Amino acid sequence: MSNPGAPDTVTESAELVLPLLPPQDLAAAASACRALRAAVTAVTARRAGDAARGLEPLPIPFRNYVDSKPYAYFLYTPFSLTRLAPGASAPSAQPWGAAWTRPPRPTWPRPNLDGLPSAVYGCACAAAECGGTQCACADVEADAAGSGLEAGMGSLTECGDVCACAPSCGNRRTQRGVAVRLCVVRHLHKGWGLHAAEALSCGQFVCEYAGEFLTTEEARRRHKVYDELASGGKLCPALIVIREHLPSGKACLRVNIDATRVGNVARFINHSCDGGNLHPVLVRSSGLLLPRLCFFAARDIVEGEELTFSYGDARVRPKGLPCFCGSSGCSGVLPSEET
Ligand SMILES: C[S@@+](CC[C@H](N)C(=O)[O-])C[C@H]1O[C@@H](n2cnc3c(N)ncnc32)[C@H](O)[C@@H]1O
Repeated sequence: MSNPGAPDTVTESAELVLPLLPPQDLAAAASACRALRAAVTAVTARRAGDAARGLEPLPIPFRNYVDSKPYAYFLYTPFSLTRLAPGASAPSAQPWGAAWTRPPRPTWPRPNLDGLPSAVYGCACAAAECGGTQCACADVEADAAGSGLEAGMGSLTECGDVCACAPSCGNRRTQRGVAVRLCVVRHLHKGWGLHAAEALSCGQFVCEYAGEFLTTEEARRRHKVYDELASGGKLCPALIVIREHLPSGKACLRVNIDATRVGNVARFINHSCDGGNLHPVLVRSSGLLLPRLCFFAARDIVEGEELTFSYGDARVRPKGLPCFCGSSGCSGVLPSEET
């Protein structure tokens, strides 16, 4: 007996469930019946259309002219996540590719500010004056991200959650998400890479490197696991270690951000031995203990150009991966971190 309502029920249920599935499960669902295959094709196309799944101000599409991979699968967070509450586990799924529109704001929790010493104050200036000489959040010693574009890590101070000013304040230029047009392009030897989809001016904010903030112990543990998987070609790790140095040269702060499983589009930025065209800047904001790693254009960048930075000095390890940055000074080996 025919059931005229059945196909719609399948399609409606598929719309709810399929966006939660990772690619392998999505492929399995596609082989179940024709209605599901059509629904999977639609979810795949929507995923390929926006790596940021609507969580950034502009969509960031995948472009692949090299093989048949339509997109890279990971969980998206527009800003870094600190350790979850005891007993809580990291999210294992996030809807991606649904036809229904998502809520306009990110649903991830902001980093937890509990336990901050009460002496950590923000500013109380009128929004228009933020960042000026009277603003408690302005750090006259720090590099201005647009002008301090010498090699190495810059620093910048912004207003934060404990300030009186509104999110639209002029001293929060890295806190409004990815507002420039970008796309994620597949390369023959480097996997995916982040590209400018419009011309960018020197000093323009591009994106934050968002992921999970890790303890050094956890970063070392994951590094070992990722090295094994990466040397077998099974994973492109995106765990970054940032060290801030005292004038003496001694490292004084180590920040570990892992964007491998949960991250934002910065996880697609490839290495270039010539330093690349992005300037990494550590951004501190009032009320946040950990600095955020943000990228600014280190020079004018033309539409279509790949965005790169230097992962560090090439310290060759037995399992060092080959570098395909193509720069004239390429060392031939991807820098790898001895953690
Ligand atoms: C942070 S991810 C960058 C995005 C990555 N290409 C992807 O497909 O997800 C770092 C990984 O990208 C690859 N990669 C980055 N820069 C590269 C380069 N210059 N040459 C070869 N592979 C590179 C390596 O596999 C590295 O472990």
